[in-house]
Amino acid sequence: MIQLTNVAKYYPTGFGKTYVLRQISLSINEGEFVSIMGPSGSGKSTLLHILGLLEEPSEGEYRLLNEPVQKLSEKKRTELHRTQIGFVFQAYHLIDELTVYENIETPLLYKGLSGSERKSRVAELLDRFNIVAKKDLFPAQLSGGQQQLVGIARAIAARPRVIFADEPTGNLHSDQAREIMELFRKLNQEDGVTIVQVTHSEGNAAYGNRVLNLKDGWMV
Ligand SMILES: Nc1ncnc2c1ncn2[C@@H]1O[C@H](COP(=O)(O)OP(=O)(O)OP(=O)(O)O)[C@@H](O)[C@H]1O
Repeated sequence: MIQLTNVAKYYPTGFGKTYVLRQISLSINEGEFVSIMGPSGSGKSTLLHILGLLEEPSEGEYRLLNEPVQKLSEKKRTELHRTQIGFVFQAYHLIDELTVYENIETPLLYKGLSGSERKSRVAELLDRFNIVAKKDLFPAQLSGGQQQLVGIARAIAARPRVIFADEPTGNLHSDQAREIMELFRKLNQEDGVTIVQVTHSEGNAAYGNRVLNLKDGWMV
């Protein structure tokens, strides 16, 4: 499903360049639940952003669902992003001015679903995540754990085949964190969604089937 070949990422600094990722080659099969671990600054988020089509590699090749990502038109890449990928951020990234209901509905609008389809899909997610009573509240009126549930509901609303999660429990208490990880396990095992998460927690990594370790931008 995911194949990186000799991927590097660098930023220009002064007269030279600073490498954040070097010679990353990896493949992830559909149905896996993979954790990316490593010290702070080792390049984990950068790698996840490349996988989630939020950043482009400086060198190397990325194939997602057999599509050569860098060679696709902007339109095709956006389409791939909207239909196949869900991204969960540590800091939730909900839209403050939209209610819980509207936040979850947003990707469905992009996907062009009809009003009635959107309504039933959002209702199903609110129900599944036990947040029906919160549907008309704004993100600022929710706890961190509830905001992350909304973030995940939004990420899976369009039924993506893969979810990328950047320290999804980083800001949560342990009970809330467990709830989120159990949810990921269910999505992976029952719905077959491929999951790639960045985590600092061995406990969170234990929910997955494989760990990729980064150090100073290298896979070790
Ligand atoms: N836009 C940028 N310009 C220059 N350097 C950058 C940029 N984005 C990231 N970096 C550098 O890339 C390195 C890796 O950052 P990244 O966020 O991927 O690390 P990380 O492993 O996710 O760290 P953490 O665990 O602290 O979140 C850092 O040294 C960071 O300063």
